[in-house]
Amino acid sequence: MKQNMSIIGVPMDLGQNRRGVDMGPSAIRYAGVTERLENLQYHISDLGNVPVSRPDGKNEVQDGNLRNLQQVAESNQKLAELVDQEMEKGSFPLVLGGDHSIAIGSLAGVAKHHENLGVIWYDAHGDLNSGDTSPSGNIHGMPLAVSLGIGHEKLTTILDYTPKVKPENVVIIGARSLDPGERELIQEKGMNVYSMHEIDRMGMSQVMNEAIEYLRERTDGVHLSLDLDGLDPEEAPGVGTPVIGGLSYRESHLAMEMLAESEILTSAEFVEVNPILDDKNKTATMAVGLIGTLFGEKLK
Ligand SMILES: NC(=[NH2+])NCCC[C@H](N)C(=O)O
Ligand SMILES: [Mn+2]
Ligand SMILES: [Mn+2]
Repeated sequence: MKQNMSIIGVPMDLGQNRRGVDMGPSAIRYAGVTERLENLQYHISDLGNVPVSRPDGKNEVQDGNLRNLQQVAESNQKLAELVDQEMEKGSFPLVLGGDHSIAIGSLAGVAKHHENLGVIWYDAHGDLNSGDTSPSGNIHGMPLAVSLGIGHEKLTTILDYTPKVKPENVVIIGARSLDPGERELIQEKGMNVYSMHEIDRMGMSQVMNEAIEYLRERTDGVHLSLDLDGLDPEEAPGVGTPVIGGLSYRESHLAMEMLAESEILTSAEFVEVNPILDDKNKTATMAVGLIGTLFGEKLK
């Protein structure tokens, strides 16, 4: 029997300053995500998009250094409810962004179903800021902290429980741009970070082996949150906060193959695709390639 999968788009661009990332879900759909997955072991329902309000033109930093807090909180609430509902039905949620602030809602919905949820945060950034530490006031730099219970109440209490995730259950892969407050938090909580340094030294294969075995032993489900800016901007230019020296498509592809083989994933999201900044939908196409591999496409 085929497993059910629910595709949920979140056209969110209020968690940061560059317009266009709201078109990410369309770009990924245009690149053929559904067709790709239907050829595999899934029965796909595309649920369309979660409503996101339009920027009010002010885009100001309110409520303690948080841009568009109200709108970001509202959409994440709706996303969390939908993810929760789909998981309740036994369907695998695949969330398409949109900026990374949507991980707040994805994780709120998913973690309700796992006492000990593991998270793989595949990203150039830690997204571990709060209003107090953020250099930008952009909520897309905060979702992982929010999920650990750190940040504005309107975000940490979505679906009425907090925290969603334990710091020791998180593995960050690909980090190369961390703000001072984020580094402090990583130290304080002793979080698992495979920065580009470790990836260069150990190779992606060993990094993924370690990460998978670590999470398999201690968690009861794993969410993959993949920010396309984890990849190198030479290869994946369609992102709002590019950082040079990133992961290659090959390394990322290998990571997806190893995750597919491990069968530890219980939910996933692909975020930060900005077609306005992209080169002929290359980044969305890359996302679809990674998604295909993650869900079982094989060479032989
Ligand atoms: N999901 C992302 N692309 N996050 C980028 C965050 C950049 C920076 N650390 C900030 O807090 O503003
Ligand atoms: Mn990032
Ligand atoms: Mn991110």
